[in-house]
Amino acid sequence: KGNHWGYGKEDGPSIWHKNFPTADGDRQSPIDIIPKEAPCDPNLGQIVLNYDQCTSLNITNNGHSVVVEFDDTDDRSVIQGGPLDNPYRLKQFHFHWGGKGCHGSEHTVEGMSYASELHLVHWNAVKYKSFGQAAEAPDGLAVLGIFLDTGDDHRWLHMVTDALYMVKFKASVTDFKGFNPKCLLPSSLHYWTYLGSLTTPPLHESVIWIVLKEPIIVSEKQLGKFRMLLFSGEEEDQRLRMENNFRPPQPLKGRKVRSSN
Ligand SMILES: COc1ccc(C[C@H]2SC(=S)NC2=O)c(OC)c1
Ligand SMILES: [Zn+2]
Repeated sequence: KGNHWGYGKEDGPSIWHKNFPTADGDRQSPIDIIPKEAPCDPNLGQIVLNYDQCTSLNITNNGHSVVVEFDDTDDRSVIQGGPLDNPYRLKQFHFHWGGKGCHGSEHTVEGMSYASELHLVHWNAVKYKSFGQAAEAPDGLAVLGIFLDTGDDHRWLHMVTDALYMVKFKASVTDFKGFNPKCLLPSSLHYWTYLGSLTTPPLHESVIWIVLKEPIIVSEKQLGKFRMLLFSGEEEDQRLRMENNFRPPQPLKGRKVRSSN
């Protein structure tokens, strides 16, 4: 039906523009980040993450990714500083990843992609009354992007991967309380920032992107657990493995990417 979309040949990123014309807009994401064309802006302060009072609620397979949702009814967990004029409330985080051994990040760095990319999605509750309203405003969302590279086991990611068997099928959800995503941050908060969009339909051009330069390291075994998820629901007869759920880089169209120090 009209708003159906996916990552396959028939319904993937190259087709999205048919039902979602914003796909051909002037501030689409992800992009290829070229560090030497992203000058350091001394006016860019550091980003500040206050996640210690965060309240994770559940983990769900929405048929496109696996999402951990947070209680965003107050300002208990926010991102602020850097390019942001207000604090933005943490709403959810999710991942994008590739197939066996191949790459899966959405942003690339000089054409190089990582194995996966974590998105921590925040919304501007100072200016907008709801997440939905913020998601349609040019300064409504702030997404913190973190690259995942492969190497040793990540000491805390198992908290997430151990829950994935519970949400194998599309539309499955299970409790996921007491998880603080600060354990998924790299040691450095140095970042690139630019104005972009949601990377899936409806592709709203409402995201202030903050992409961390330093990846976190996770093991191939941990990444493999994401690939046991399915795009399909329990009642469907085809079992489509959830992998390669990433949109490729989009045209920069004259946008400037800035770098923190
Ligand atoms: C308001 O409707 C939506 C729809 C989809 C997503 C998730 C997309 S956007 C992104 S960045 N990565 C993703 O996979 C939203 O997240 C903010 C919001
Ligand atoms: Zn995403």
